[in-house]
Amino acid sequence: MSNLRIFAVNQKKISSLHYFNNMCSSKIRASLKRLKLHVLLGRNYSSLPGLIGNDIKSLHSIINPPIAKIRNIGIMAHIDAGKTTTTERILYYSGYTRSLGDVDDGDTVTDFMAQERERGITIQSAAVTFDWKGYRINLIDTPGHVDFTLEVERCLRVLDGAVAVFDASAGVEAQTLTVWRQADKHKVPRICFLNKMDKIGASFNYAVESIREKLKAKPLLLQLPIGEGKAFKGVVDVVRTEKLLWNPNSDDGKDFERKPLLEMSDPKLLKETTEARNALIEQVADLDDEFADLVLGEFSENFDLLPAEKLQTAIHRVTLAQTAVPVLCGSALKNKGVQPLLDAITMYLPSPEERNYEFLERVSRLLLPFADQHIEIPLLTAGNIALTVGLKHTATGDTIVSSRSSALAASRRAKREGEKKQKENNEAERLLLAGVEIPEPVFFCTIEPPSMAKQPDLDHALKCLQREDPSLKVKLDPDSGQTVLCGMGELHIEIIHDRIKREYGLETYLGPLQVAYREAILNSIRATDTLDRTLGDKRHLVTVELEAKPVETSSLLPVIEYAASVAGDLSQASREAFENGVHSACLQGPLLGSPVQDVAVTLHSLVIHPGTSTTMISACVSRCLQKALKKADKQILEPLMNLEVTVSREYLSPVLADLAQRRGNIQEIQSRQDNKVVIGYVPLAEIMGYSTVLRTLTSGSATFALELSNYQAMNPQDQSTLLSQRHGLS
Ligand SMILES: Nc1nc2c(ncn2[C@@H]2O[C@H](COP(=O)(O)OP(=O)(O)OP(=O)(O)O)[C@@H](O)[C@H]2O)c(=O)[nH]1
Repeated sequence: MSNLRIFAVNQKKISSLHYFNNMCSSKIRASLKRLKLHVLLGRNYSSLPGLIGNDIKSLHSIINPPIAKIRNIGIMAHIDAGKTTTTERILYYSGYTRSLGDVDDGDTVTDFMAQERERGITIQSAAVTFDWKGYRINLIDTPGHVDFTLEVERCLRVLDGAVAVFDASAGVEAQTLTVWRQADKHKVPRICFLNKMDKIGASFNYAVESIREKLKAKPLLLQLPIGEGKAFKGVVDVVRTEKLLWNPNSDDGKDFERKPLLEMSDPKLLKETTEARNALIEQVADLDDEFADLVLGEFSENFDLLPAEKLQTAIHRVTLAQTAVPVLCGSALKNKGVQPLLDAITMYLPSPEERNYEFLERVSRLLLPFADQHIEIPLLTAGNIALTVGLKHTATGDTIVSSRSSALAASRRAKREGEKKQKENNEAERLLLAGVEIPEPVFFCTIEPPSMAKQPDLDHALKCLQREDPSLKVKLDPDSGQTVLCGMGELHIEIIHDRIKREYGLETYLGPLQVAYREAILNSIRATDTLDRTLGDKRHLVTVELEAKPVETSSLLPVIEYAASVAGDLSQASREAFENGVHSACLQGPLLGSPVQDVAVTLHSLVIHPGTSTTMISACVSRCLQKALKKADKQILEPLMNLEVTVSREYLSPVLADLAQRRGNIQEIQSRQDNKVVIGYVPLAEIMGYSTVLRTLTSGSATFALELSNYQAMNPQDQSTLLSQRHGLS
């Protein structure tokens, strides 16, 4: 059972299956009716609830496809670009489901959490496995909402390729930029699918331009649309100079024909396509030397003679090298363009062996995922994605290896690789599947169980949820003793609250949602403190002298320095005790009890009486530093959000007027088709509940995206208003 790359341990997802069976059995049954798995459940495999043997073909063939025929891909995009709809079509055409799921009807396969179906959004990534023309595709549908960015990132790091879905009427939107950057970080080759070509205002050229300008990517136009908006009928395959037209009378899009473009019947389209093909060939030749040699040699006189397969192979190499991205288009909702997208996934995105992961891992129980269903399997070959259960000490972001020695060997190998490619420092990180970057939460609120007796159950639920979702932080308010939830946004906290109720059967109460402020000091302050305590017959005596000063790090981690006079004399244990004390003092600033950012602490003297425990040293340091922070001039820092609002022209003025009242700072107003896109900054505190306000202001026609930009100092007036509110003075 070696040679396994594990995607993520997602026990809740598996247990949510039981929840669904109990709570929404009718919905699930409807979904299962559509689920036609190409598997045969042998005696050793646990069976899928609701699936009957006759529905099921050979399991063996799906467990062990050749590695070159495997594609591990993710689908990523801005919220509402159509990932889930595209995924549903993919599952349908591949034969995985028997009818078309619809996000608007709440019966999709991959959005299987109750909250996903109710809200029509993706929250957790769902994995499904299916076959397409002899290829095994493991596909992950990831969330588009910015509150669930971490979920996207934890997927990207194990994927070999990704399909970025765009709304062709909007082009690149805020969240697309975020996930694109994450995919860059994890070096994931991509293809772009311009969806919603049927929508009024859809523009292929506009969307392609925005990919070029905003993502700074080189689009390779492998298709051209035939018609746009209501007139959208199909696509031209630029590589093969063929047109693909979907039968307007077919209600599921299975029926389409592929025909060569001919001078007689399609002179205009043929001319456009030939020009696009020549441009494509030149573009690929610029990026790939092998292809350039071929083109300049044999085919320099006439690109028309260049076989499509040669061009496809070169596009595959360029995609893998991430020097350009293939672009396709279609309309998932209107069932057009999805089959060629599947062809492109198998043709241009890499197999796991091309991605050079070299890790062997060992686990005891393996499950093959089919969204919220799973089958236990005896083994899996390299490059596949599977689930495992029962790992008690792992959390999202961990890399699992079979033994300590294999981990050490892998790390040595990664180091050697890193040294070989000195310029590519990130190489070692890539090989080690470096942990996901966990964003800092910006919101918090208290959470209470229905009774004190239920506190342990709540603690357990939060512990499990945190292992799955490290962007959720839980802490204890030292003053009130209440449990505090810290999350990425209003929706994030709402969903956690809902999951505690549904999955753990606990009705909890949330306090008001509050912004996570930070504090900073403005000048240097020196302080000294002595702690003298006798516990039992043991005397603990310590005196510390330290200095706190402002630095610009934009980090909550304090910079710790040692004056030359003490540096040599400190034992390792005393050093650690000092650092623990500093860290603990910085967690709670003197103004609001918020963490302190941008601070450096220098130790000037530490006199320790023999027998004093390290805990007492830390306590003394912490108290001394808190004294210094209290004496310093201070300010509150507030989270500043990047805001992008897309609004039709007629509602622009009220939106701008409203943003001005919210201390918004508008940077730019762009035109996007008939809409205006307002780009700027706004303090998070002013934008709580904004979706409701925006809906009212624009009759529901506007959309917006928010992302943390940085923490900035509040102006003195806003700061004193906030302090009065917090201290109950207003
Ligand atoms: N006109 C048109 N609408 C589409 C198309 N594809 C999806 N939609 C609609 O766009 C909305 C969002 O679709 P989803 O598939 O849920 O989008 P998503 O990207 O998965 O959204 P999240 O999971 O919330 O990130 C739904 O109302 C769909 O019916 C399309 O090709 N054309």
